[in-house]
Amino acid sequence: MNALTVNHLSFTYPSGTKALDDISLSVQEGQSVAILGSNGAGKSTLLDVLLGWQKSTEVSLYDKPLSSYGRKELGRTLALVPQFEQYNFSFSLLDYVLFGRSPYLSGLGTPSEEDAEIAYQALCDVGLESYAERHITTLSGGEHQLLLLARAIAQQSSMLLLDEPTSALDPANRKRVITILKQLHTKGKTLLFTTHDANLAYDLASHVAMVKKGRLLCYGSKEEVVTTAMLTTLYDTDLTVAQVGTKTLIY
Ligand SMILES: Nc1ncnc2c1ncn2[C@@H]1O[C@H](COP(=O)(O)OP(=O)(O)OP(=O)(O)O)[C@@H](O)[C@H]1O
Repeated sequence: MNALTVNHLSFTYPSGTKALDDISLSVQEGQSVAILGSNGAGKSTLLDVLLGWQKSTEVSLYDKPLSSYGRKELGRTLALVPQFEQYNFSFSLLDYVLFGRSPYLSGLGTPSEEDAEIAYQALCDVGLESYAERHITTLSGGEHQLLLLARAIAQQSSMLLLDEPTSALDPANRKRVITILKQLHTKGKTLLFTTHDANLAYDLASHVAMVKKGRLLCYGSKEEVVTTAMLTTLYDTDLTVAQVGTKTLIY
């Protein structure tokens, strides 16, 4: 089944910058797709459109127009892991992760014990459980990024959208997040993430979409599209795809 369909999508900011130019792609349920491109290529803008933050009629989720989704239904379908989020109030980490349960709350909107357990388990998954009662404003940049992932895990949506999911992380936490995302993918979750790191794209994705100056350069299985020639075109610099034992390395 199509989890996501983008059909001839273009987007221009009010300032006149054309950030997306005639993008078409479809993501099948259970795929892990990397949107790969250089700084300013349009990756974050594409995520914003997919979340409905920028208006578009050219996006469908599970064969239904994005614009026809209600708030809770969208929350159960899509979870976002931004690189950073501004806090207007201070909450404990556990309360913040509990916001991920909003699409499931009914009536008065009070989370159940089960919601609290799911949120706590998500904090355990990212290794922040000992900080559960700490205030979110006391976190480092990397811990902040892990917290946003925990909230998305608690949201239990069918699809995860992640903006540069390891950008603020040290090697150990980067490894932890890659393992978590691989496990979610193995369990059937559809993943779509942006990155400018070709090694991360190759490691985590089943499919790669290369975006250059707002246009889709190519889209296909990683084995098909991640080549020395395509990467060199994408980044306008010499890059090599090499096989080292069983590992594929890009440098
Ligand atoms: N709010 C905005 N108003 C006007 N132009 C914008 C806005 N946000 C982004 N842009 C421009 O749109 C283009 C795409 O930006 P976008 O943030 O989507 O790129 P990106 O691929 O996510 O880059 P990076 O890897 O550096 O985060 C860039 O030229 C950028 O300057």
